[in-house]
Amino acid sequence: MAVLNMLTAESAFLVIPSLVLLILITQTLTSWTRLRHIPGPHTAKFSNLARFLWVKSNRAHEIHTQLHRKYGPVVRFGPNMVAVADPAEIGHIYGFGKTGAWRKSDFYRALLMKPTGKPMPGIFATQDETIHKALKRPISGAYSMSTLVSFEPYVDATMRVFCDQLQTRFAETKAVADFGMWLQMFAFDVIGQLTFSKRLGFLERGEDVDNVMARLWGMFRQTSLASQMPWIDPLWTNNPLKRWMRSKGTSPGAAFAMERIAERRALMAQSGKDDWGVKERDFLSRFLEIEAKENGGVPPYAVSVWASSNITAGSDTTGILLRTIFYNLLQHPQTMDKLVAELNTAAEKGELDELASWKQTRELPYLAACITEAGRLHPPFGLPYERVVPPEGATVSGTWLPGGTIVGMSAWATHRHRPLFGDDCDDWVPERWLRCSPEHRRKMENGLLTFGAGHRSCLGKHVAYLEVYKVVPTLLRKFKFELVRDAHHAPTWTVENRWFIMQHGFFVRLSPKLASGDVDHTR
Ligand code: HEM
Repeated sequence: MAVLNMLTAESAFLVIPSLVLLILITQTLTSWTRLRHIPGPHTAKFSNLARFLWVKSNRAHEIHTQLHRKYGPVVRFGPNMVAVADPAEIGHIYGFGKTGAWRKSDFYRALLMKPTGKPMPGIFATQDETIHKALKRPISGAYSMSTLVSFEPYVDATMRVFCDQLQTRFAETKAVADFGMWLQMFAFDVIGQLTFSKRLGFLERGEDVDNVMARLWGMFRQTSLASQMPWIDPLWTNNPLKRWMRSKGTSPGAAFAMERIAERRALMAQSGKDDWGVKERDFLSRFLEIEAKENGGVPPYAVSVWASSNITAGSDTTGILLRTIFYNLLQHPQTMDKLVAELNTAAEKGELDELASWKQTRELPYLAACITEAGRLHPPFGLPYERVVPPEGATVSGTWLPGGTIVGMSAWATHRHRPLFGDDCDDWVPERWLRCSPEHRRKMENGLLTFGAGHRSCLGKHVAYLEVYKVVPTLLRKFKFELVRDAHHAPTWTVENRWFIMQHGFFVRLSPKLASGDVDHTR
């Protein structure tokens, strides 16, 4: 009997691991076979480790582009993940109409906001279309261009502080500015001002107050990795210990948002519902108004996620776009000359104020070409926007994808599609938007994924454009910039792709220019 018991224990010891191994092998083979008709690197066919390591290298955008150039527009990036870089498929995958929309993949689970420790379904990352609709519908109007023009005084106030700081700290002292950092600080402060009528205070202090920016970036450095292997998220970035630690100290960005909301609610309770405590209606006053109007129709956490998502989705992204514009203008002085000439002509005609207005700058063709080209050449989001193929399956770029396959397009790789954007698509050429026929221009515009596409595309695109179309001309009219290179005349910045393609180390010297309206004969 004892021998029989030993045999049973021994065989269980062998049988259980063998069964687990058999299940794993069967699963791997089944998932490999499902998509075996799709080309791609061998390592990617059996495990998501390859794409995890691409992200870890900080160069995933370049690796993705090389893979598309090697294997074609449809490439297998993982056992169940297929990347597409064919601009003609944007409407199909991201569904311009409501019915065509494919839902977001588990990639986004890792990106859920955790303003109080626990993951919360926000507009950006929720995979649940019902929650998405409930959160987005009431606030869409607040982000429309017609509404946003009333936000212009908030942008002006932040631009004034920005210009004063650049003037006194750098233009007058000739000190070298970490301009990349200052542009990011501007983007954060302007969002604070638009959302809460209160800047986060970076520009005045000239530093990353409470490490808000650094901590947000630290979060993206981790979650971008977890997004490539969503099963590790509950074990790594979102385990009970991490949740508990987060609940003890909310991230400073979220803490800033929560404090402003609490302050405003207290003020309203004191002085009656209609007094928002601010001169113009900022985003927070509109959010609170909507919450009251919906009368329980929106989730109780709605105001928190609306306000925090302005900061998390709208600050780093705009900072990255601004850096790309200035950096490329400085690297290609003939494009800088053209843009400055366009601005000078407008100023000579009295059509450009010292603080440029949206109305004055939105029709300037070379400025628009530079901004669009920056979003094409260096889109702030650097990983494929993942979606799930519906159960009936779909043919994408001539390739059959069974239902449940994860499919995603990388903006970086798609924007380098040579047949659409030309053989010079790796280069900074703002003229490409001006020298082509209107039909080709429209095709190129439809091939852009800078702000995503379809019903989950960027809600804050007009906010970003309002800032960019105002601050670029204002700074270029006020200062002359000189790129500071290292001893080997190398470009100064490095990039790190962790969902956002962040640039580090963009240094300039600034000097004051002539007064507004004067012609700059020195260029
Ligand atoms: C240059 C600046 C910006 C860029 C390049 C950008 C890009 C994007 C992209 C690519 C998406 C879709 C991502 C996906 O499909 O996974 C997105 C969504 C979103 N963005 Fe932006 N964004 C910018 C600025 C802003 C600003 C300023 C705000 C808010 C004030 C904002 C708020 C949002 C929100 C709420 C969503 C989610 C929309 C939805 O799912 O319905 N973004 N953005």
